[in-house]
Amino acid sequence: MTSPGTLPTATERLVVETQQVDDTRSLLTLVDPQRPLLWLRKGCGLAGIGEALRLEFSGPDRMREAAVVWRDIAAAATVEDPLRMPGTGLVAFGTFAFDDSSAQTSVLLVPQIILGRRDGTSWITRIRLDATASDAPDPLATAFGPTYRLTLTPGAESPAGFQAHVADAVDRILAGDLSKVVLSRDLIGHLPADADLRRIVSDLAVGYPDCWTFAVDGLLGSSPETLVSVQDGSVTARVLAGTASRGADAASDQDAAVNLATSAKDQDEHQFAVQSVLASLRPHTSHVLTSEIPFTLKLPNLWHLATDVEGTLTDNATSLDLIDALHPTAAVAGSPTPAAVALIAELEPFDRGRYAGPVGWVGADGDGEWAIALRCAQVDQDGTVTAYAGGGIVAESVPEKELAETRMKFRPIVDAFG
Ligand SMILES: C=C(O[C@H]1C=CC=C(C(=O)O)[C@@H]1O)C(=O)O
Repeated sequence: MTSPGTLPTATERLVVETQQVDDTRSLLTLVDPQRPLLWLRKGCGLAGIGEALRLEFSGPDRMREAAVVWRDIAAAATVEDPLRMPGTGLVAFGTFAFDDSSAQTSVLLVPQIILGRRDGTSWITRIRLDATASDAPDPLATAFGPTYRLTLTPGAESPAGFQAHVADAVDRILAGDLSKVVLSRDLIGHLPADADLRRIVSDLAVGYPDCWTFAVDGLLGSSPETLVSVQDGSVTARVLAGTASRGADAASDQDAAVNLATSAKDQDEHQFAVQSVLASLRPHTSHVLTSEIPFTLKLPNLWHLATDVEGTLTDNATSLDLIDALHPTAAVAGSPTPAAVALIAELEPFDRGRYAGPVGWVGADGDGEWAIALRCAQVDQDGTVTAYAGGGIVAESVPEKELAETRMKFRPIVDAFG
């Protein structure tokens, strides 16, 4: 159900102006320290300041409703955008809950100001409701606040509880109820008042430059997995499933990658995820290509099995329509999807919130970039931090190894807060 939020009326249409600028300031230093709004990869991306519009969604139709509402908002907006690049003009940042019945809201946020940088071009976009007299003031860079350290400790799911649930899941897979399920656990902590969250985002962006580093409505993280990116009729995705730890030296690191690439268990886990993405994209795309065999993706904390997917849009689906079609992939739910989602609800003793949901941005033409919210934490207004990490469970999964895998996956967030 869509909450009324501030839907534009005939007299409240968004007025959007983009201008190229010569701005070399760090995008990070410009955003709100307590509520940063950011989307970054390899030094490029979008920083949002202020809030022109906040749209909230929940329930099973949260993404479908967002897609419909966004079409209307974009159609009603007056946009001056001489650059016409991905991320220029009207943009909303978004984060969506994993589960249909999550208590966590899903949101699209349109900032008052967006600073963007891509392929050597920088711009500023100013957005206002046309009933509003003046633009928001130009953003000022501010120094980061004092340093702080936060220890994250087990939340609703203890390490022992997680291992027991992995064993339960293996039993259910062996009984033939399903083929794969992704189970996760949580860590929690409490931030000091006025903690500057840009410190966390900065650590993530510096430590994981090849990942999508994001901060949207308190959800902070650095995800290696592209759920979908849509640009001028081209659709791309990066599917990840199958994980190994990095070796301590060059030789053992290479062995770890080779073992991952040749592990039947990881290849199985991976194929479920690839097939789920292909099945969801098929009705909207043609000429879909994937790498012939999965490749090993090296991250600072681990190796993943990865498959890149490319296709051509055959309908007028927006990136919001596509996240609706794709979510939840077998990289974060399992296979078959309904049985996996039901088993997650049965075994995980917490609401995933926006963990493993889509996070990213959409433009006025519906193009956009969306990651799966992994390696992330939700920071609530009261300073409560909840981090999540999980792994794909198949028939051959071993509880101790799955627990170790979650430790590796927590590392970016645990290090950034610690
Ligand atoms: C569910 C997570 O990772 C997914 C993405 C990549 C590899 C995964 C795996 O090997 O299990 C998971 O499918 C997580 O990071 O919490």
